[in-house]
This record gives sequence, structure tokens and C-alpha cells, in this order.
Amino acid sequence: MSDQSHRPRKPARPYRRPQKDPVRMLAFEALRAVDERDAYANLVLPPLLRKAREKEGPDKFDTRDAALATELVYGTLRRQGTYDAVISACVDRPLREVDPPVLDVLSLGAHQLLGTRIPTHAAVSSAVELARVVLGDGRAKFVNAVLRKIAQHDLDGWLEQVAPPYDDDPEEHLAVVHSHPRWIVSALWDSLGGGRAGIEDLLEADNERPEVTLVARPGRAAPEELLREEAAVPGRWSPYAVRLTEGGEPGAVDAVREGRAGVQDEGSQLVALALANVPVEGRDEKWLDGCAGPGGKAALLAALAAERGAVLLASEKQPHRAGLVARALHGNPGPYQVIAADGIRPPWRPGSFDRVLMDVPCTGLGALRRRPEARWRRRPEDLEGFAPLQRGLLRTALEAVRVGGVVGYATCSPHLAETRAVVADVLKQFPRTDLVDARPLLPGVPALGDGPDIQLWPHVHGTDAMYLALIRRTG
Ligand SMILES: C[S@@+](CC[C@H](N)C(=O)[O-])C[C@H]1O[C@@H](n2cnc3c(N)ncnc32)[C@H](O)[C@@H]1O
Repeated sequence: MSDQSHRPRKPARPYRRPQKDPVRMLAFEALRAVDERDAYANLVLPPLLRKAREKEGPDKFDTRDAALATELVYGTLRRQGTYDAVISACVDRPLREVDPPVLDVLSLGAHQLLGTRIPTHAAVSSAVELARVVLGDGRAKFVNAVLRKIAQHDLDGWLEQVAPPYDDDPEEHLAVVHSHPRWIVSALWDSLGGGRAGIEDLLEADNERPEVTLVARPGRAAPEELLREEAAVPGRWSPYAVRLTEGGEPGAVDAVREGRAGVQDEGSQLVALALANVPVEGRDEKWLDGCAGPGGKAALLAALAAERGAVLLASEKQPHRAGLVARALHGNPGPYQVIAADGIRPPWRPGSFDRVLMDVPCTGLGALRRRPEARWRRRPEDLEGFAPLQRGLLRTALEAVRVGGVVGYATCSPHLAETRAVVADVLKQFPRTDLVDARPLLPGVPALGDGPDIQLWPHVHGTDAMYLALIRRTG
């Protein structure tokens, strides 16, 4: 008999079943859907939250649980670049060799440790329990070991280690610290100009959850009605805007349910208002929105047109999105028309309209705060994909407007390749046009740029980074 057989055996720990925590399970499921199926977090979350409420009951999954699950998903996705850098420093192989579900649990754990106030012990143990449920005990040990390494420093401590010093490589430093792909940091900085403080504020603003902003559609609802909602305050710039400072459920607001009001970023409202405010000489009866889906700007324009006895034609290429436009415009106080049509081969006659909005498809780099995963999905090559469409749509807009009328070219991206470059290129083919100074059309809105076009910014205006150029046809 060997010596060993006499040694008292360490009592085996009794097996304990992993605890299923509905908040972490839900967050993991959402992250997997975003990762695996290219789903959008803002679309995936609401049904998962509903399902959790139904399954667990309102006592076990209340509004605080829903808020925590939402924050865990959005925060993990937004800060993924930073967390990847930290996790990389704690594992002994390249991240691409870590199984995606394992990486999702690690990222969720990293966010709990570095991006929330959840105490360290709870952050690690909840992520490890989650790992036991969704990955099994073996891989949970790996998760435990990595998270314990991460827990040795706070976020600032990690950033000092994993981000290059600003002076050595400013763009890479900002990319890691503020969790944006480097090419996006570079593009935003080109467009914003200025020094370190501005771009840092902008990148930080992209990482904040935007407030919910409503629009009281003129002639259909008054802002005062919306201001009666809980924690509602007036918009900063648009007379029709009301901000719900605690988020709330816009769908529960009567005016929103009835279509008299809508959810609309204030930047989007300002674009519609500037186009509606620009003076045009003579007839002012026919307005066109050539890229109308899902209908936010069209609904505001149609209501403003109705006040002036003008009619909006809202056109959208995708039939199902044209359906959304029809829904947004339903109940408009004046006449309007909605059609599904390709703005590149339009059915209308040239020179038909007095005001035209072309809010073209774009990379959406101005709305990153709304779509937490978007920054990681976009590629620089996407710009080339949009370029011909953006130019083509601006050309047809300029053909659609009458001499003396005005076109508004808008994007929800501040990327210069989608904004000024498109306008400059297309105007070479339309020499009989003038750029109108859009800044005085939005009185009281500061820092709109050098003009004549305008660029809004999340960190300056609290809006999406919408761009607008107003172009008048002179011949
Ligand atoms: C940025 S979105 C417009 C947002 C809209 N103005 C709003 O405020 O709700 C661009 C829209 O253009 C549509 N689109 C894409 N290609 C188009 C085309 N060739 N002609 C017309 N619409 C097009 C897209 O389907 C999308 O709905």
C-alpha cells in the first residue's frame, strides 16, 4: 500500500448548482444576439425585458432590474474597445482565439468591475455564476481567474497600462480611453477640429445614454401637454421639443400613442425647422421629403407645411419604411402624400417643388450614442458604399426644386466625406446654385460652425451630430 492511501482525503466540496440571475442571463442573451446575429441592442432588448418580466413576475424582475440589465448591455457594448484592451492584458492568447460566448461573459464582468458601482465581490461572483450556467464549470474557472486579474486595478489604473500615452499617439490613446475605433476618432476629430478637450468631450458624450426627446407636432399637440409628463422639461433649442429627463416610457404618453407627438432628437427637429424657415420668394406650396423613412422629419415638415397651406410629398424607397412614414403622418392637419419611390429615379417632374429635404442614408456616425454596437460594425469602406447614393440623391433633389427654391441636404453623420465633400462635388455640376447661411435660421442655437452649413454636436448641443447644408437654385 502506498503512503498516499493513508493520507486523509480532502473532503470534496459538495456540488452547488449555479444560481440563475435573470438580469445577467438577459444581458448575456442580448450580447450574444448582437454578436452572433448582428442584432441591434435597441431592438433585441425590449422583447427580452418583456419575456423576463412575464417569466419571473414583476416581484422578481422589476423596473430596477430592467434598468440594470439595459445598462449592462449598453455599457458593455459601448465600452467594448476599452474592455477588449484590458481583457487582452489578462489572457495569454489573442482575443480572437477566445470563444465569443466566453468573451461576452468576460466583457460583462469587466463592465461590472470597471464601469459600474457594483462591489468587486458581487461583480466577480455574478459573472462567474453566469459563466457556470451558460459556459459550464470548466470555463467558469477561466472566467474567474481573468476577472480576478481585472479586479486588481480600477479603470484609470488599467487605462494607464493599456492605452499609449497621449503624447506618443493621440488618436490611439483616445480610441482606447474612450472606446471608439481609431478610424472613427480620426474622422470625428477632422470634422470637429480643435484640440484635445473638444474631441474628448465628444467621445465621452457618445458613451452617455441620450435623453428621450419628444416633439409636439405643431397644430396637433402643444408642448405644454407633454410638459405635464413626469420629469419633463422644455427642449433646449426647438420650440416643439420636450425632454424626458428620466427616460420614461414614451409609448405610454397619450399624445405619442395618438401620433400627435413623436420621439425625435432635437437635432432632427432643427434640421426640419431650418428648412421650413429658409425664405423662398414666390410660391411656397409644394414641399418634398425625398428620403422620408421612418418619417420623423416628414411628420414635423408636414405639420409645418399644413400651417402655411403647403403640401408635403413624403417619398421613401423601401415600401415597409414608406408604411412607417404613412403611420407617422396619419392625422396630419393638412393634406400630404406618401409614396414608395426611388429618389434616384424619381416619378416627379423636375422643378416641381419649393422646398426639398434629402436626409440621405449615411454611416450614422453622428448617432453613436443611440446605437451602442454601431461603432464596432461600421467600416471605413462603408463610406465608399454610400458615396454614389448620397451624390445621386443630392443631384435629384437639386433637379426637383424650382429656381428660387431651396434644398436641404442632411446627414446624421459629421464625417466630411458624407457632408461637405458631397455638397462640394455635386455643386460643381450645378453652378447655378447658392449655399444659404443656415445659422441665422436657428436663432439662439450657438456654435453651429463657420457656416454656411451647420454641424450639430452631442457634447455641445445635446443632439445627434446632424449636418445640414441649404442650397438655393438660382437658375
Ligand atoms: C437617414 S434615413 C431618413 C430619416 C428620415 N428623414 C427621418 O427623419 O425619419 C434615409 C432613408 O432613405 C431611404 N433610402 C435609401 N435609398 C433611397 C433612395 N434611393 N431613394 C429614396 N429613399 C432612399 C432609406 O430607406 C432610409 O429610410
